[in-house]
Amino acid sequence: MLKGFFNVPVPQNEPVLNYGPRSLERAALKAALEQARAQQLDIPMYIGDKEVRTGNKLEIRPPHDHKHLLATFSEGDASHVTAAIDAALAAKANWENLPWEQRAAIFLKTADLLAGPYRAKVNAATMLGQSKNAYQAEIDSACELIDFLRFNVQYMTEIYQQQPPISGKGVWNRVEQRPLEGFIFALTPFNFTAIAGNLPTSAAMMGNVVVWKPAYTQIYAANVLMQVFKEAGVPDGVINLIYVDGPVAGEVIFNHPDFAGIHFTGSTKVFQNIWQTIGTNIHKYKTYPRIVGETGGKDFVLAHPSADADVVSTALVRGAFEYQGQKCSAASRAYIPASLWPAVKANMQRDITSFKIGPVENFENFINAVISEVSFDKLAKYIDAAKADDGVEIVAGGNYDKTKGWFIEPTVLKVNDPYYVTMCEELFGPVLTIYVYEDAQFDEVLNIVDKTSIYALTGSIISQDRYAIAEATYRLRNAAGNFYINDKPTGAVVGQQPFGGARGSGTNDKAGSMINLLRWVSPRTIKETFDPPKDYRYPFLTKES
Ligand SMILES: NC(=O)c1ccc[n+]([C@@H]2O[C@H](COP(=O)([O-])OP(=O)(O)OC[C@H]3O[C@@H](n4cnc5c(N)ncnc54)[C@H](O)[C@@H]3O)[C@@H](O)[C@H]2O)c1
Ligand SMILES: N[C@@H](CCC=O)C(=O)O
Repeated sequence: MLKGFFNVPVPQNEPVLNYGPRSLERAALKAALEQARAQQLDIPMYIGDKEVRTGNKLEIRPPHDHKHLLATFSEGDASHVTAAIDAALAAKANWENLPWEQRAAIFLKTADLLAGPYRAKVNAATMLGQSKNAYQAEIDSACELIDFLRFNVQYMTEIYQQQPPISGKGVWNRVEQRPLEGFIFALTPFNFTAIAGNLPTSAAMMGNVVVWKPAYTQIYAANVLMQVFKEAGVPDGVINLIYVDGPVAGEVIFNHPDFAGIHFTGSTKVFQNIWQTIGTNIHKYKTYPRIVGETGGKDFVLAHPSADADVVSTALVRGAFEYQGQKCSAASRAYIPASLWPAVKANMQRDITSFKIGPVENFENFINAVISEVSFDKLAKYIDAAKADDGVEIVAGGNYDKTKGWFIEPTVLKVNDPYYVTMCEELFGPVLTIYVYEDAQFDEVLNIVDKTSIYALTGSIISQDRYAIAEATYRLRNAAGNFYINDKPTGAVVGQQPFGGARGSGTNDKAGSMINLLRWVSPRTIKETFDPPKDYRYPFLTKES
């Protein structure tokens, strides 16, 4: 065993490559896209040391080109969930006894593999499988995931270094950070490859073993991540990747006595069901499971009359429509003062009509497809209802077409009622709803912003008036876990803006921070006494002579 107190390399944010014409990264990415499209993968589950294939093959098709078959994957059943739990538990003792610096090395290597030889491959997989353009894939599956890995390694060491400040005379107090007793279930969403990678690795980094179930619509890139984990040296059984219907997986996982925690990102409804099931089954577990979940949002932009109209419209078009509004942080409701509205509206219409919409393989397209037909149909329904409503004006977009892919035009609705359904509910697509208020109503609008939705994930105030900024920052203190001043509400960077929301948006355990990693350990306090007493009697019991 190595002996020493080790420092890890100081983490830096991974630079975002720009993929400009004739750049090396663009050529590599184009080649990776072509290669991926040319082959039809048969993607297995990864359980212990086995690649598991079943007779139940489901198809993966690019959302922007649903006639093209990209790959198939093997869907598993309850027996595969049990096998994954068994494999995880079998790997547990060796993994948790491995010195922490060896675990750190594996995940630092994972980051370097993603930054180098796997960068084009994982970005291409995210572009094709999830319909993200090159830039959105780069900031997600490359940079954010690399940052999660490198910064988490740093936070892990800081957690281990935290020790009780005082040891009394003749005593040494110390705290050990044990992995949780049992296995962790990582349940990941479709929209970010970085999140799919972070949820299993952050728990594994702290010495835990994991059963990982991604959204079916993210499996294409999840498969690349698993290859990287293996090449980086994550031992068999430490992270087991299964493709099983959510409720089927839940039935096995949440009834298992060794279930020790869930690391979830996804919708609020699913998380609340899971929490309820865990509560019902609480007597079945050996330990109280950790429940960590980052969920939905109804993220706002509030413009003050002092705001610059160009800043407002740019924050809105980027914040609402990048990745087709399918970021939990996407601006989906905005409050604009009447005096600014004509300029903001004109700017937005100019920008939105200039957007190019189409497949990710064409790098000129700013907007690509939404993730699935289910999502397409749901969004189309909200848009149709808005068109039929006298209280709603279609300011931009409003069209959709599923002939080649699940394409929805970026759509801006202006509503008379600040509590109109699309101001309150998470649609998770390129639909932004705007309420225009009288300039004098700013104070009242602060209350409306605060109480309109059940969520509290992200939000922005845009203003050049410092008193208004101070007032909004205070009054909206519980309305967003990530609050922005003069910026769009998306694009949090690991190591800079720890991410997560409260209220209906989750447990706010801040992905990419020490706060999150602390949920995956159970501290043990150790007190060692060097010269223990050998007589029970206190000195004061001694008889005076
Ligand atoms: N707050 C955040 O950090 C954050 C980040 C990304 C996405 N999100 C949220 O995620 C949602 C979009 O992702 P999604 O559509 O993949 O979410 P989802 O809730 O549909 O799915 C998330 C995961 O849960 C699984 N699942 C679904 N139903 C299940 C059930 N009944 N039992 C067990 N597992 C089940 C899915 O298969 C998937 O793996 C949005 O609501 C978005 O706001 C939040
Ligand atoms: N962390 C990302 C959002 C992740 C959710 O989808 C952002 O800040 O935009």
